Order: sequence, then C-alpha cells, then structure tokens
Amino acid sequence: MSAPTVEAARVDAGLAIRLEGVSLGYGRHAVLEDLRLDIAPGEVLVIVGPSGSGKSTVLRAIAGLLAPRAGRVLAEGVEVTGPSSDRAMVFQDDALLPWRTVLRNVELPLRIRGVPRRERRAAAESWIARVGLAGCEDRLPRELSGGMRQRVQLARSLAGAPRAVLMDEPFGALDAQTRAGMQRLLLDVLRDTLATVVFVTHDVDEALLLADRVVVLGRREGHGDIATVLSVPHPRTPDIDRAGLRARIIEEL
Ligand SMILES: Nc1ncnc2c1ncn2[C@@H]1O[C@H](COP(=O)(O)OP(=O)(O)OP(=O)(O)O)[C@@H](O)[C@H]1O
Repeated sequence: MSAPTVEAARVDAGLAIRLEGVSLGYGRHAVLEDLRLDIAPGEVLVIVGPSGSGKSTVLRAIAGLLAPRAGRVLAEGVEVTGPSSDRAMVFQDDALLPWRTVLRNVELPLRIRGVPRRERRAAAESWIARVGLAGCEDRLPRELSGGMRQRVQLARSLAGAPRAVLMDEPFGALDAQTRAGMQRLLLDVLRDTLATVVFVTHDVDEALLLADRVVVLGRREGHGDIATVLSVPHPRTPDIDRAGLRARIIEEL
C-alpha cells in the first residue's frame, strides 16, 4: 500500500459536530449541564462568555481531551472518545515544540499522517509563506515574536488539513495591532478551507468579526454553577445590525 499523500490528506468537507445533552465538570465541580449544540460543517462558531463559564471546557470536550459526565459529543455522527488529527487545536499559549524549527513544527501533523518527506516539506513551506513567514523556516520558536509564533501555530494546525480547527483564545496574548493582523489573516485563510472552526474568545468584537454564529455561555439566576447557552444568528449580510447584536451579546454575558 502506498503512503498517503497531501492530496489524500486534504479533506473536502468540514466536520459536523454535535453536543448531545453534554454535562461537563472536574471532580465534584459541575461546569456545564445538558449542553445541546449543533455545529454545521464549515461553520465558524465563536463561543464567548465570562471567565470561568466553561468555554475552554467545551472546547476540550470537542477535542476529545475531556470525557463528558453525561451525554455525547459526536463528530460526523461518531462519538468522540479521544483526540484525532481531524480536530486540530490552537492554544493561546505557545504550543510549538521549542527544539524544532518553524519548518519542522509545521511539518509535524503531515509527518504524523505519514505524508512523504518531499511533499510534506512543500506543503509546510507553502503554509509558512501563506501566514507571512517565508524566510523564517529555519528559526526556532524562541527567535520569534508572540505574533509570529501564533502564525506558526496557525500554519501547523492547517497544514494537516484538519476537518475542524478548535481555537482557544489564540490571539489573547497579542497586542491590539498584532491581534487585528491575525484576525485578518485568519479570515483570509479560512476562506480557502472548508474546515469547521470553533473559536473561544473573551472579546465580543472579535466574535462578531469572525463568527457565522456566536454562542454565549452565561450564568443565569437560579441555575447556580450551571451555565446556559444562547445562540445569536449572525448571517454575513452587510445590513446586519451589528450594534444591536453586540448589545445583545453583552446583555447575555
Ligand atoms: N483542570 C481543571 N481542574 C479543575 N477545575 C477546572 C479545570 N479546568 C477548569 N476548571 C474549572 O472549570 C470552570 C470552567 O473553566 P474554563 O477554563 O472552561 O472556563 P473559561 O470560560 O474558558 O474561562 P477563561 O475565560 O477564564 O479561560 C472554572 O470554574 C475552572 O476553575
């Protein structure tokens, strides 16, 4: 049997993700209960909510890093029981391997998929150029700025052609200008990928800029620790009442 190629690794559809009555927590601490959410293939779904509302916890469950206490997380109808290269994570903290160069970090998901050396090098170089880092292939992560390291993370997560990209405050540590540049870059690269994106942020304006749909995790009176979910439709139409939508999200927080 021949080794898989980049072509074979490329997917032509985003992942459909379903949270079916999912309850999540740590030890005796319940974080969320009976969460129901359908994320459509190719959708950019942004989760906002106050600190501690469980945004990262939901993302971990979708990534297969945290098992639900009740209910199921389904990817394409199949229960998620662990991590998969189909679902790539991008973290706020720098999750690059510090001893590997930019090129070798970006190549990693392709190597894991068994893509032959020459092909994975070409794909990694093309992604590095795509995120504006051509010429930095041989640098180590510590030789890069925070914004550049996030670009490498983005390139690495997309190089493996995942069907879903799960992003946990990826731009949270960046200054305002670098952050705005990364948001533009993300919108640009997402146009060319069919991957489903689940993006966690504190920032309502970032949510409105990136999202097809925004989910607000918020605490409601009488629900104690248990958060509820509110979906705000956000069609990409020029006449959308952004101010009204923003006010509504802030009201729910
Ligand atoms: N590994 C863990 N062990 C125990 N409790 C945890 C763990 N991770 C998170 N928690 C708790 O679960 C709750 C939800 O945390 P989570 O990180 O999902 O919230 P968040 O909305 O992402 O917060 P933030 O915006 O501050 O990152 C919090 O009360 C937190 O203290």
